[in-house]
Amino acid sequence: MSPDGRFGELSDAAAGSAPGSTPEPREGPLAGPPAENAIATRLIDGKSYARRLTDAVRADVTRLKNEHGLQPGLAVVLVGHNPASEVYVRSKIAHTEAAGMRSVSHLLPGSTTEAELLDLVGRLNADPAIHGILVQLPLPTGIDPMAVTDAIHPDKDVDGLGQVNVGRLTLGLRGLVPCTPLGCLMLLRAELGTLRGLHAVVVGKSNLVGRPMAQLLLHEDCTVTVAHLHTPDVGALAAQADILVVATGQKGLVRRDWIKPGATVIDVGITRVATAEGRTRLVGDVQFDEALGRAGRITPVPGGVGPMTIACLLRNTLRAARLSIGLPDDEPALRRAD
Ligand SMILES: Nc1nc2c(c(=O)[nH]1)N[C@@H](CN(C=O)c1ccc(C(=O)N[C@@H](CCC(=O)O)C(=O)O)cc1)CN2
Repeated sequence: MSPDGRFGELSDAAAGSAPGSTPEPREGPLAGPPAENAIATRLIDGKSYARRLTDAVRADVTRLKNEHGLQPGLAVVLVGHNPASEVYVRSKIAHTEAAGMRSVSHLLPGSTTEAELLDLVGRLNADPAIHGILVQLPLPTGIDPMAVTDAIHPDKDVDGLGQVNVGRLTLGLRGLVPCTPLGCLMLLRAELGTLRGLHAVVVGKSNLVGRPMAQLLLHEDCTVTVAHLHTPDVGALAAQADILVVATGQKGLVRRDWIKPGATVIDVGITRVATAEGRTRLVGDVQFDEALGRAGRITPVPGGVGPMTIACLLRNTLRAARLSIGLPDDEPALRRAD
């Protein structure tokens, strides 16, 4: 990973561009009917960015093993049987192993109590072979997700959801940053270069995506508006955005007139819907067809933000392992809020 520049390695590894520079236009899929629409919408290929980031992590893991005899270890904890969570956890385990890291999984029954889960987290905190701990969300009702995420030692909190890492992010200090918003930021920086002065509208205020996303964009010197369920006329606000990040889980919420012509749209939503042929497919929070020819750039669903979430998890785990033996942090601090 490159030691220079804020999130330098994100642009370097994921996009092949210098930190802060505006990347040259690259070959990439352009979409949108050309006739009455002036804008040829560029699809942001999250899969390809994620592959490059994962390759960089794998190379660093090999170096860490060869030079320091350390293999990063990630523990993934899943409670109960949520089909979507099972897919994500399987994918995390496979990617962790493919990156040369040690993967330990704890698949617990839905009857697991909060006390039992906290006990497991305590044991993983004390295990020196484990550098990252992740408890898959959502948790079954009856278990307080905040109590659990906050029980993870801040240095192993590769999801960045505990109080310490949330505080660090807010203050612009080095810490572990939640994977999905970190992945979104990497895509934005790689695609747009500097984000300074742009108006970003984040729709959704979850701890997992909306809030940390807003903090990251503030550190990039964006003007940030956060909209949510109770915001009147979200569409009119969204239509002012140079960058529109949507993380609501409401499929197809964003219509064409919510998008400022030429804006960059990051669609974090993933909903599985039934097709007329009796199969299922994934859709996002944006009416994708309506965004084509209107947005300047957009992340597709699938193949946009999702793959970056897992690539960032690997990257956070590698960082946590390096820090555990006192190696220098190659990620600079976020800019301190003034
Ligand atoms: N502890 C956490 N829980 C959850 C997180 C998280 O970051 N930490 N995020 C989401 C789910 N998630 C990871 O856990 C996740 C979601 C989507 C993808 C992904 O690669 N999606 C693909 C499609 C995959 C498919 O076919 O179903 C895509 O969008 O292209 C990865 C991870 C909630 N819980």
